[in-house]
Amino acid sequence: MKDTNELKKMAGYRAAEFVEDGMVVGIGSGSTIAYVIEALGKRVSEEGLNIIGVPTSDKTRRTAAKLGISMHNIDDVDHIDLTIDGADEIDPDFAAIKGGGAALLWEKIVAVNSTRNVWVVDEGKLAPKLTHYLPVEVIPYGSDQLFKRLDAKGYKPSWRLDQNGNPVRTDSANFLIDLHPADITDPFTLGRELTSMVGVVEHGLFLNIVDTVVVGRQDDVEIFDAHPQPLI
Ligand SMILES: O=C(CO)[C@H](O)[C@H](O)COP(=O)(O)O
Repeated sequence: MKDTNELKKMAGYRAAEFVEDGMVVGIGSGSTIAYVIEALGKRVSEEGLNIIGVPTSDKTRRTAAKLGISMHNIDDVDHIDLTIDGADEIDPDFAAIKGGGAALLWEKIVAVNSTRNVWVVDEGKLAPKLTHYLPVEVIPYGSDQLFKRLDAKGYKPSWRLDQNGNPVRTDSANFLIDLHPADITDPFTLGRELTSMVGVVEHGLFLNIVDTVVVGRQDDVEIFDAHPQPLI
């Protein structure tokens, strides 16, 4: 029986095959994407693959650059052909929760500016309903008040803290509040509500974004086209 990391690696290496010479590639964040970066680094050094990478976090920028991938800022490219990213949970309608790795804002900006989006997950991330905690990136100023408003709405917020008990700072120097709503019955309505709250920068609901999902399963890697068919 393969463990989760093996499933992530299988799927990550398969997803890296979507990348073609000359592409501008958005590169996601997280432990699954670490395998995609590893695979792309090998392709750069062994095949002479020539790509421009656009990072979704400072960590990704550093890791990919170390492996010889040419990394550019998002505003220094005129388009992004393909973005490969991970996800925390994906439902049968291809709605996802992202941001467990604190990179949701840059991830969403890169995703909406990409011609095609591919997500890579192990099969444990597929769920009949979205139940994962929902990260929300917020401006530090007034964030205690925002926290109270989220609490009053019944979303059971908690601060994302580092090992020392201090608030995690995102790459844009914001804070993260993780919501634990009892039920996400309508992710579109919830997403609109969160976006409309002053102080919220972005939320981790990624809706109508993905084109292709690459799933590492025990027996194989399965690839889903997000448009015509349900995921599970
Ligand atoms: O959204 C993300 C980071 O903000 C990641 O894609 C998500 O958390 C999945 O991470 P991992 O591959 O480590 O399970």
